[in-house]
Amino acid sequence: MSSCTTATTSFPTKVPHIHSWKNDVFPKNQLLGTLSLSSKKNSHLGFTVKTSSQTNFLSAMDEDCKLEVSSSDIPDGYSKELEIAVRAVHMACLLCQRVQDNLLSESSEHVHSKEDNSPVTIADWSVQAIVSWVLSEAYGSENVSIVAEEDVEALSKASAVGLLEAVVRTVNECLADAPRFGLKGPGTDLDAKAVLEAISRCSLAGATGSKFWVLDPVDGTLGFVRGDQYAIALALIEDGEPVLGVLGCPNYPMKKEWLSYQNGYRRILSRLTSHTSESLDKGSVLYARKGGGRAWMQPLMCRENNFVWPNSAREIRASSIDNPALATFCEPVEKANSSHSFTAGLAHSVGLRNQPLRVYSMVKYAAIARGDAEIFMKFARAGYKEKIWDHAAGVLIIEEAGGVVTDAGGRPLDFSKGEYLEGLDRVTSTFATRHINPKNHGVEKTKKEGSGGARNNGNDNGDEPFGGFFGPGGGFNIPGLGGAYGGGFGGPKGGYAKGGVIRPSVVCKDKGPCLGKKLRCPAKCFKSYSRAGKGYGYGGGSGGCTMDCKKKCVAYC
Ligand SMILES: Nc1ncnc2c1ncn2[C@@H]1O[C@H](COP(=O)(O)O)[C@@H](OP(=O)(O)O)[C@H]1O
Ligand SMILES: [Mg+2]
Repeated sequence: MSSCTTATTSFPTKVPHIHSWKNDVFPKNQLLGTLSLSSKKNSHLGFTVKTSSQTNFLSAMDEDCKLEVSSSDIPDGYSKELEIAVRAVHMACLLCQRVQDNLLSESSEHVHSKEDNSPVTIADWSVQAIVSWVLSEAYGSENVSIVAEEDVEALSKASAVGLLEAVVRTVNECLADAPRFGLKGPGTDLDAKAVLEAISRCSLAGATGSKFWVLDPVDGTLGFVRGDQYAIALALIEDGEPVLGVLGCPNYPMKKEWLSYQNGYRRILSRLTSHTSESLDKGSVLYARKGGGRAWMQPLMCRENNFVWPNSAREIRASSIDNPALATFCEPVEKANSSHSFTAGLAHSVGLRNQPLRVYSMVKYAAIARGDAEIFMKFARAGYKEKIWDHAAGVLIIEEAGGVVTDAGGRPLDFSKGEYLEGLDRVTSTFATRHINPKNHGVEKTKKEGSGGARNNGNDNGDEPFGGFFGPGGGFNIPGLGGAYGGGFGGPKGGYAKGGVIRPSVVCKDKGPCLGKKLRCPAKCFKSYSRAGKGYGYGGGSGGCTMDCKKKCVAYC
């Protein structure tokens, strides 16, 4: 039986420098907590498509690989869908690990540029092909609707013959391993036409149906090609809401402590140690189903082993930290994807003191779902439209783990409008719990805690609506921002407060002459800003404005 080895080919590209997850972006003083929430085990959404091909497909599974979790642990709906999705994502993780190893070890040229200049690799297409193929085999292609990030345009060009061959080889080598994951393989190799068909079966048009899968085959492709974090994200949407989410995080180990080591170092160490479920190079797969109020994490499979459900699954909970000063917020590594200077100002204003955790991809959602961080803020440039596949799986897992995901206005993300999160108020905000909502500079207690129904803004729980950063209900009370809410900045209509210029301001919290004084960056100097004084250590940017809360109590260019 072959393993998911990577096919090689050559294409002009450049692989950027390696950017690894370093100690300095993952502070050691974070606290882990467990939140005790009443889990909602009702599942009124259950559907199970049982086609003859699904029955055959599942009966082809190894006896050992059948679901072993007790029935009381699982809500009724989606158990088969979840099982297949988790297995497919595990298989995809192995494929990606091999491709990433090759990319790094061979100074390989497997990275291709899309029209928008974002990178795409053979892993993106290959994962999309295998997930599409597996789901289609399970349910029959006519019964499955998949929306995914990649199309076949670049792959179908005459000049891309070698690229296509590499993808076909990678797909077949991986599908040959399907039985190890308890999945039925194709028997004979798929040809190029079948692979292209599997990829293109994932059409964007499906995003408007009442039930469809959504896949980001390699989320955080930049992290992937840099040997860093990335995720494989698969979700099932029904009636505009994610009902099942699986996040494969091949470089996010089961044990948080191992994050301090660079990925390459962990891989070397793991080769020197025995392969157990606690092996150092183990990535993780997180998953949840709507309504259970529970979320899970499994280690990636040892390379030689067979996947046996539940594969050492461990329940995860979001952090219970309720003090913003102890909380850590996540944000994208790439400044182009989210304004670091803006989030730094925001974070300071609401009392967040830890260094931000900057990490590629939906691993940010994973970090919060498992209690490694508390807040995720993404503030994309004006005009950027968030895609559903960049959020769906993470949102559901966070919610089932006890967290909350909203836009800046405190509204849940809307997955019912097609490929994009339409109407999204530019900030995506994710909180580990409702308690961590730093509304009014502190802790907000809601009437009642819940988990499974969180994305409904608590309406079916009798909870209060969840105030977002700037949203209805007071927002963060950020001087200069919260105050400008009515004027447009961060408000439901989006846009900046004054003439398109961000003018962050803070009320100094340092003991001394500046305590309580409000400083505001002069509009003329603002591009990004850094700060001086205690508690102003991170962020920085290019220093368009400096706030001195220690001695002079002024903000200057
Ligand atoms: N200008 C931009 N602003 C915000 N998000 C962007 C962006 N360009 C790309 N993205 C999205 O951000 C994702 C990466 O997230 P992050 O920056 O958190 O690592 C990308 O996923 P892909 O890598 O799958 O294309 C892409 O969908
Ligand atoms: Mg993505």
